[in-house]
Amino acid sequence: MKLYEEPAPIKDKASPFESMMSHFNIAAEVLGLDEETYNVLKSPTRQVIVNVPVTMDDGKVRVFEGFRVIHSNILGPSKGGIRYAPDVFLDEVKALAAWMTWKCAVVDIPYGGAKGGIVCNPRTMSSGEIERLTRAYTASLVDIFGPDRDIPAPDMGTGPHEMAWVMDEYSKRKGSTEHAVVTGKPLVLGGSLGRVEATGRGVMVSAMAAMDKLGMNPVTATAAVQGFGNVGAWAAKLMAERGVKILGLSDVSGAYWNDNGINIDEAIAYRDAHGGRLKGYQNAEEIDSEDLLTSKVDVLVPAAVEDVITSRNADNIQAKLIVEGANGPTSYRADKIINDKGIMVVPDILANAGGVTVSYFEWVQNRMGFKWTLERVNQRAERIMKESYERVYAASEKYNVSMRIAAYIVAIDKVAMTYKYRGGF
Ligand SMILES: NC(=O)C1=CN([C@@H]2O[C@H](COP(=O)(O)OP(=O)(O)OC[C@H]3O[C@@H](n4cnc5c(N)ncnc54)[C@H](O)[C@@H]3O)[C@@H](O)[C@H]2O)C=CC1
Ligand SMILES: O=C(O)CCC(=O)C(=O)O
Repeated sequence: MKLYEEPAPIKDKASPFESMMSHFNIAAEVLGLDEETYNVLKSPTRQVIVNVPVTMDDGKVRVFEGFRVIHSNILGPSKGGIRYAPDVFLDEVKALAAWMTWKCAVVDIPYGGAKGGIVCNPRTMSSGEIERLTRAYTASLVDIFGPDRDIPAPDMGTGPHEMAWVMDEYSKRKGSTEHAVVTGKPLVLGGSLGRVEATGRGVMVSAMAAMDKLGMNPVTATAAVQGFGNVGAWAAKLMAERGVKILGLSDVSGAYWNDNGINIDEAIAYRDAHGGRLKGYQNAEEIDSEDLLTSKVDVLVPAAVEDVITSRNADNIQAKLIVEGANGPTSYRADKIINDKGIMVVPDILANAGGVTVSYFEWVQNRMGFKWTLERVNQRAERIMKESYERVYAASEKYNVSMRIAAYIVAIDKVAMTYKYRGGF
């Protein structure tokens, strides 16, 4: 009997968690972390696998596999997005959860790290099916989530609407309206101004800070951006507004190049009118997606998926600066090659932390029952991003390590110190 046609989850990818641990280990050694703290910090607190039945539009019931991994709650309630993707797998969610722990520590916000995922392809599902799936997943995790326990948010394949369903389902089951249980909500449901663009804005702020250190003038600089979803499109738009010429863009449908620069607002309008993809975009030449990463630009922004910069292409990268909008876009081996080439990398746990920073502001506003202006949100987020950049830069000078290892050092040091003070685990 034929069951359901969907690509099987890819289980044989290189382990993203091991890749995360390779960096963790270097930083732990620099810090001289003791064995007890090392073991506590590396081990995810909780890994939950759920199987949720959902009635599809054709009346059949299909079972979806979902995950929620809480890596750490030492700094506070765990925080992290929910990913909807056909190939999401537990080890990947484990790595993403750990990156959330380090990210929150790098930008000094009072959260631990978590991440969720559901093996599904939202592009092939109706809005009703996605709603029922989101509600079923939330219902199965109602005792894990909570404004003081574990607070989800958007990630790849999810956005404000899914977060609204999470908030509503959780609130119904608790019998009270719980805005602060999830962030990245629509504005009318207690979302924060500035959250949608926050991750891309943080990428732009990080890029500007790094360009300043490198003596690069944004007005004469060029860039290529991989991924044209929430993070990539906002990063491209805001960098272009600072004068950077975006020569290349890509999404899952292909890569697009224009020597004179791509008009980002026009590309966003095209994407939104064409099912969320750039396929068929006329005002640029279609190029090989792999070539985008090694193209002749000053700044490269990977803002799509993990492991796109690998030992296969790292040696050919021509950019002088890489700003990681995506989580984990650079493999461990590629990272070494890039460092040897003298390319500056603003690592994911710093560069894309603008999103969780404004999520924190959303949670604070929900708890205060008060709304901040966009100006206030942006000013505070920008200040946090700049200060965090300087903190990591100073650590990289102090320990003579890359920005990535410096970010891990800053993060691990903070979590380890908090663990020591709390004690009694
Ligand atoms: N949304 C957020 O606030 C945050 C997202 N991130 C990370 O940023 C990355 C992107 O997330 P979002 O923009 O939210 O997702 P999204 O779902 O809005 O967009 C993903 C984009 O990547 C493209 N894409 C997928 N596979 C690709 C491939 N192989 N090559 C080129 N493009 C490809 C898609 O077509 C789409 O344009 C992920 O790594 C996510 O974990 C990190 C921090 C916060
Ligand atoms: O906004 C948040 O709470 C988390 C966003 C996220 O999943 C990430 O930074 O990778």
